[in-house]
Amino acid sequence: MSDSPLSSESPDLCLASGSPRRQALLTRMGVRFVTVAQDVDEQVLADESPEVFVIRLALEKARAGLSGRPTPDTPVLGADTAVVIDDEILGKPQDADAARAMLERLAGRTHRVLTGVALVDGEQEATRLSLSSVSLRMIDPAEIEAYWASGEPADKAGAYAIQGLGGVFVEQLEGSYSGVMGLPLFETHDLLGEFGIAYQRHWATEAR
Ligand SMILES: Cc1cn([C@H]2C[C@H](O)[C@@H](COP(=O)(O)OP(=O)(O)OP(=O)(O)O)O2)c(=O)[nH]c1=O
Repeated sequence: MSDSPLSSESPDLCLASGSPRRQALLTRMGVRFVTVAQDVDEQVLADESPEVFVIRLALEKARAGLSGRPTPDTPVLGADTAVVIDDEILGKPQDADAARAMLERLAGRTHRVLTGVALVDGEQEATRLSLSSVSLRMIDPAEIEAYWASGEPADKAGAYAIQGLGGVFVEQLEGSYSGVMGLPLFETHDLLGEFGIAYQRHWATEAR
């Protein structure tokens, strides 16, 4: 378990995620949180739709974080992001060849990005789904090589990051920028509201 920059007082929730993007987005909301470890198998099940897959994984990550929370009543947030093209789920690339293949496939086309978010507290469980459409421009092979060499694609679903260098490939986005980045702010706010987590009370005392 590690502390967020805002967690000198008791946290609003635990974030069951090792993703620095999710930590940054939750920090941006002004939520006070601690991170807890989770190690969930990210295999897609037979005949599982992308919608069901991201919600299932978000829930499994959140549930896996329950044992690491600082107090028995701290809620745990989990999320999962998938890039979907031709009804196929693209996860994080295993190596340069996989990243190259993903980017060649995504370039010049429109794909979907789904992020599932789940909040659990040991009794109550709730989920939200964020759906976006992203169109990437054509990307030439030299650009793909240079992009892989930057190190950015390695830990990103679909082998690109809209918030990073990969932003230069994004011609159009319909949906949620934060959802594509890994934690949709609108849906996360909504979930926190359902659990009565009044995190916005911190806004007045935060340096911005
Ligand atoms: C499409 C896209 C994905 N991503 C990232 C978000 C997620 O971190 C990652 C998808 O992998 P996930 O399996 O959703 O998450 P993770 O393994 O990084 O983190 P954790 O399970 O510990 O919460 O891809 C971007 O950062 N930018 C993008 O534009």
